[in-house]
Amino acid sequence: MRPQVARAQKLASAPSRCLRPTTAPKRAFAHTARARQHQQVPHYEPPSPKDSKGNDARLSRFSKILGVSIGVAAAFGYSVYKHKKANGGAGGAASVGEDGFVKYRIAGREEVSSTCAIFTLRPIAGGKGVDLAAAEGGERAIRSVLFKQPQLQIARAYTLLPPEPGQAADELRFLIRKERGGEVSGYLHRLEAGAEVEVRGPNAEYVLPERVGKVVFLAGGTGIAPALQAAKAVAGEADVHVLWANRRREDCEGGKSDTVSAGASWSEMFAGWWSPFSTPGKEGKATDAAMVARPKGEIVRRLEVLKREGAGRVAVDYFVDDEDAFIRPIDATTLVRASFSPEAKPEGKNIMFVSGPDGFIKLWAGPKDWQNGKEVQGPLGGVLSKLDLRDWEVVKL
Ligand SMILES: Cc1cc2nc3c(=O)[nH]c(=O)nc-3n(C[C@H](O)[C@H](O)[C@H](O)COP(=O)(O)OP(=O)(O)OC[C@H]3O[C@@H](n4cnc5c(N)ncnc54)[C@H](O)[C@@H]3O)c2cc1C
Repeated sequence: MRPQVARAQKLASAPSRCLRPTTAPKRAFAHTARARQHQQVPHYEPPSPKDSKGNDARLSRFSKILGVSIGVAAAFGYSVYKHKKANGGAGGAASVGEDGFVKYRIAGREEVSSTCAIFTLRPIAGGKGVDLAAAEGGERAIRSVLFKQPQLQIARAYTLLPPEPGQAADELRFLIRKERGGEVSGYLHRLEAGAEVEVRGPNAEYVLPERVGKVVFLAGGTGIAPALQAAKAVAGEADVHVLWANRRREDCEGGKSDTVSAGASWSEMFAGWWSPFSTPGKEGKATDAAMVARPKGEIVRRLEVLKREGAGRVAVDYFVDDEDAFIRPIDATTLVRASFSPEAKPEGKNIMFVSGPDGFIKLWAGPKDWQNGKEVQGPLGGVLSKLDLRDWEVVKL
């Protein structure tokens, strides 16, 4: 999911067509008005002609225009009334723009690391939020929404974090990384609590099938957000194994791996995998004990809640480049074939998700494709295409 320029341009170009501001006509109008002011042409009113019935033609034309104007105003008033009603009253009408973007307020911002924060959004007072149930697949869908950058009129997708216990139904939460030089992520990180933002959606990135056997998530950075959604959706009904790679420990503070020791690098566990985040040659791996002693980061805490909800069927392993524990040479087939819970449904679908920055996805599963202005999965490439994944479906998010 990480922004590469090609992706950024494509994402920007699609929505920008419908979001382009209407500055040009205003400028044209200003020009004409100014020109008129400087015109010193005397104004001449001809005598008013009569129609065939002897009426003042200008008057009858005026009454026709008046009638049409009243009709148009009434129709407009009715459509505004209908729009307001559909959006839950006066506040609702103001919350949804013509381009379908809905106004929210940043109700909270929780720093997860020096580059990542969890944003909590609430619809503006009296307004209605986006209809989450409208996404195809409902609760089984991995959902994202578009955030608008109003000055540049561009939009970017961000994945919803699954709701926490006690979270209001119309509240939305996101894990957003501030990309260096990133237009939309930079804009969002500059906003203060209480500021207005506009979002549109939801979009279903993937709908989990009814019967899921096992799920393996290769998540890089903020690619953990769809993993959280998927793990929540199938908690207790399928085996879920999340492999989460980060550049720095600060993004997954306090996270202790379930199956990979912090002291062991990936290379000791597997052969054939490599992380695009890798910074080879760095020394100084933290020990498991030291890891547990550290306070837990917010995403780590949420993963642990999911592990409890998953009743022993959710496992998480953490990989930090700076600790030389990056994903590199491994035997992926071991992970794919191994079953860590006896309840795994043999008849259920086995899915391997690869989610994260574009480079991460490309490396593991090959790049996504663009067809008719839409991003599609594209053929399986990268490391996974060389492995025997048997009947596993690979999904790029
Ligand atoms: C379905 C989906 C879900 C996503 N979910 C999340 C999520 O939950 N959380 C999250 O943080 N992200 C998520 N993303 C990524 C997100 O949509 C954005 O791509 C990301 O935030 C970067 O957008 P930006 O506008 O900030 O950066 P952009 O302005 O697009 O820039 C991206 C990068 O390219 C560089 N760049 C830009 N222009 C140039 C140039 N001319 N030359 C060289 N370099 C350049 C910038 O410096 C920056 O590092 C998701 C993406 C998708 C497709």
